[in-house]
Amino acid sequence: MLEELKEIVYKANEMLPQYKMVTFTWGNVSGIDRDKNLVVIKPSGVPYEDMTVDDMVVVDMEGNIIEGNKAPSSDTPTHLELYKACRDIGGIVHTHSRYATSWAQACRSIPALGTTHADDFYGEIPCTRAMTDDEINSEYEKETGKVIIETFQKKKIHMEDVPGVLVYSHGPFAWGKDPLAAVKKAIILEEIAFMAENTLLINSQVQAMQPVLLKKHYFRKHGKNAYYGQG
Ligand SMILES: O=C(CO)[C@@H](O)[C@H](O)COP(=O)(O)O
Repeated sequence: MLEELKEIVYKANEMLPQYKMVTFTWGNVSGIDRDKNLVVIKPSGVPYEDMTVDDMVVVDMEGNIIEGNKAPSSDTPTHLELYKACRDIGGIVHTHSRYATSWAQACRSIPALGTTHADDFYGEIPCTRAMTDDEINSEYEKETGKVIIETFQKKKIHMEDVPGVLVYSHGPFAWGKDPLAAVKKAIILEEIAFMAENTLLINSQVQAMQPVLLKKHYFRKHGKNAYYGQG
């Protein structure tokens, strides 16, 4: 079972350079086995072209290495906090993709401006607050996860409905029911970031889309009454 998850996590990581979502070794994908309470994640700082499935690292929910002979991604503690916060999450992606990272650096949430956004994210994609010096100087990556969770709680957004976030001064995290679904959300988030930037360049006065249209598009693809596609 874990061997299968390692293959999936490896393939999901390899999709990042294929879709031009990462430069050098930036970014990471993980997946969780909820029965075993173990997470599979890519190793830290290993070029994607050199990485093999055997390089995947298995950690427990405290970040202890259970299997693997490489150090896990430096962002592992952030992934673990998100898995603990939302049981629906089965895969997580972090990138430094250009457009989403630009919004994160600008400290701007991405407003829902059209149906491309509404099909996958039910409302704005939030940007987190600046982290305190203490947070940065203690368990930085774990605190990053806590700040993400705080952002969703304060804004009363469900992580299931908005599967992505912009970490201020850092970059995007996205998630899904499994690692491949999470990669898809990360790619969509990057497209949305690109389109939103252009939209606001064309018309800086544009408002968020009508709530009724946001709802229509999101719920035709999500929830028990979803009807999009072949049923
Ligand atoms: O921002 C950072 C490191 O400063 C990370 O997000 C890297 O982009 C990916 O690191 P590894 O997953 O290879 O440790």
